[in-house]
Amino acid sequence: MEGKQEHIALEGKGLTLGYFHKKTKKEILHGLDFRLFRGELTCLLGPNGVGKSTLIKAILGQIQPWQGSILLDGRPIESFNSEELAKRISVVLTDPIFPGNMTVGQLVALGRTPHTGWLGKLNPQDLEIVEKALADTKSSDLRDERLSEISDGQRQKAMISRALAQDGELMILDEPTAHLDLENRLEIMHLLRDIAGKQEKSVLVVTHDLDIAIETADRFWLMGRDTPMLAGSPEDLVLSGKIGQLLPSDRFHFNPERGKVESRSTLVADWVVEGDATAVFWVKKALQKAEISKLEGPVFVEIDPLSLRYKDQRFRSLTDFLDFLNSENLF
Ligand SMILES: Nc1ncnc2c1ncn2[C@@H]1O[C@H](COP(=O)(O)OP(=O)(O)OP(=O)(O)O)[C@@H](O)[C@H]1O
Repeated sequence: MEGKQEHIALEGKGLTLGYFHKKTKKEILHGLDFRLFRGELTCLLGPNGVGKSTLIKAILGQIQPWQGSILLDGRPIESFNSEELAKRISVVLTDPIFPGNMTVGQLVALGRTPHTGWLGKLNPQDLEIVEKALADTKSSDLRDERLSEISDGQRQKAMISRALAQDGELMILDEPTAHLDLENRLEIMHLLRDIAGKQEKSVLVVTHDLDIAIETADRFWLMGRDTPMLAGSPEDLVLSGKIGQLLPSDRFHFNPERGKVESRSTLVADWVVEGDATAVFWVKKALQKAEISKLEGPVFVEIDPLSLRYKDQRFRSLTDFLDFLNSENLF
């Protein structure tokens, strides 16, 4: 594990963070330690209001730690000037403010500013980087569209392209996929993972998308209320049961076999479902959701095409089956 030390891009030691609110101190995070490694996609997860954005603000120097320190490449982050930080850290925050009449292409080109200066012209290499950043998020066709005339998801992809064009060795993204559809969420997270791995960058993403984070992240940081932040690979955190920290209530739990969050059913089921394993799972789910606790015999299920057999009757869909049970008034 000694080699890991050289791969630390950003480190937090004993951080206490908070705000001054109506002349009183409001402490949000206490004694927090973290290490962000090069070549990895790290996802920061935790319940609303736990302090994820507060940590991001501290890393970006927008709030000062009350205690502790943040080190970038082993140096206190406050010893870097703003130009140096702009070259090193690319950021996508939740509420970007840019003039609506700016085009997507102009916004992404702004990502090159730390490398060219405010008046600097983009050279052919910069233009190539801008084009690649647009292409990577599949936004090339939006190049000439105005920011005020595109959808929230398209604007979000434009912001991500801008961060890609900035090409910082550290990328920090606060809920970058919040407005994106399922395919774009997966595409963007896989893209960030590729960038981290292939370009040896450190990518930190704040997200509530547990499924996609499990698919893509090398490391999780789990923030819980009143518990120290946990770090580890998603798989280790699942196997140790620590992932459950994200779901402190009794109503939901993380099913390690299926890799998904599920409702915890209190139903005492008195039924037997037999057949194809996937189909059995979905039949049981439908029976649970419909709160059917008792059946008068086994259900046999086949898949492709779907066919359910119950009490000498055949059904071609779960909807038909549940309608039948309803009509029998068995529950
Ligand atoms: N400027 C501020 N002044 C005072 N309190 C603040 C300020 N910004 C955030 N807070 C408080 O700090 C706590 C943590 O907020 P933060 O935005 O860091 O949470 P979060 O984990 O990012 O939540 P979410 O998942 O909802 O985005 C909350 O209780 C919030 O009310």
